Amino acid sequence: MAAASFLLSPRVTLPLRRGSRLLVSCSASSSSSSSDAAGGMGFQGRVGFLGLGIMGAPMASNLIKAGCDITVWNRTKSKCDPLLSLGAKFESSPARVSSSCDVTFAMLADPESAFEVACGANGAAEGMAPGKGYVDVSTVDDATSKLIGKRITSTGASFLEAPVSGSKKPAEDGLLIFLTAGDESLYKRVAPLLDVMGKSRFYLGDVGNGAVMKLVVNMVMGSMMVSFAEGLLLSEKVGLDPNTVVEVISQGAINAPMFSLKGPSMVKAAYPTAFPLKHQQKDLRLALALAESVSQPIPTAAAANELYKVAKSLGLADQDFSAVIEALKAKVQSSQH
Ligand SMILES: NC(=O)C1=CN([C@@H]2O[C@H](COP(=O)(O)OP(=O)(O)OC[C@H]3O[C@@H](n4cnc5c(N)ncnc54)[C@H](OP(=O)(O)O)[C@@H]3O)[C@@H](O)[C@H]2O)C=CC1
Ligand SMILES: O=CCCC(=O)O
Repeated sequence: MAAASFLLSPRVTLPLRRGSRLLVSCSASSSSSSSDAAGGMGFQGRVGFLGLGIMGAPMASNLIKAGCDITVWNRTKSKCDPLLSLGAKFESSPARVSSSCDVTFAMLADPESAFEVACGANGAAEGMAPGKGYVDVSTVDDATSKLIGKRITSTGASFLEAPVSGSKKPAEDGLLIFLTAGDESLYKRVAPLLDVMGKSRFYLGDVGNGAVMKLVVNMVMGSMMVSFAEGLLLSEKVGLDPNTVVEVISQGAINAPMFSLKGPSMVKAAYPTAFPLKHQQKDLRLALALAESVSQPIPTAAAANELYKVAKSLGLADQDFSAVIEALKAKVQSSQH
């Protein structure tokens, strides 16, 4: 493939795999999650939110606090209660949410649940119609996103994929990064809502480009975490204080917020869940399939994926993904016996 050509700001174009084009535009928002009232926010209409887990709940909460008219649904109904006490309305199925709202967001666990909630029985597609929009912010593969998009647009509604970079705290603080692709007019229409929930947004062109961007980012993150865990354990083995290793890393060229944030608790073998380990393993699995589809070797990510699988088998699926360090500890123990 020819080298990518970049046209600098405000829009960047470059060749994309499989002959399609990737259109990138980035806007940094000066958003705050709490300052804008609905009227000043620039979005008129009712907003649905499906999926109120670690990420969905604070995202929906920020929309309510910004003055939006929000209707929520979650498979486990009790998770709606905190949002209802903030003023959200409740509907009993995704279809009822989407039929009562102008734009519906979905933040689901994985490709299977994202598809089911959008396209299954009583799914959001059943309530869609021309003039409405569906914004899927879950992390899924491009094929699933395209299937969901096809079903939604078959009703005459518009579809935008918008997976997010950033975890529990950025979701609470309205500082997510949106990786959007799909219907550009829907992107523009929901931009004020994205700006309540996030600090920046990228528009990447065709449906699928947001999904694959997210998988590339999380592939890198998953491997970085494994490498960091190896460093912490090695430092301990050779008699160094791992807390000092965290401090040294934080001052150098390989500093990443993730290391400073998670390092101290990893040293104490504590893994309070921000990004569940099962989701990181899902993202590596999807990244591996993506790489295979274009014959791109990603051996480091493949090795990292194996460790996350071991961690899952140790019962750590719902812990933070930093608990992958426990899989390395288990390897040491098994090699000593
Ligand atoms: N946590 C993080 O740091 C980040 C996560 N992501 C991605 O965002 C998505 C959500 O993550 P997160 O909030 O952490 O995950 P959670 O596991 O906390 O929440 C998952 C949500 O999906 C719902 N769900 C799961 N299976 C089904 C199903 N079969 N049918 C209907 N609903 C279902 C859950 O409902 P119920 O409550 O009933 O279980 C819950 O609302 C994932 O794709 C993840 O990869 C992206 C960026 C950061
Ligand atoms: O998908 C999860 C991303 C977590 C993060 O960006 O910190």
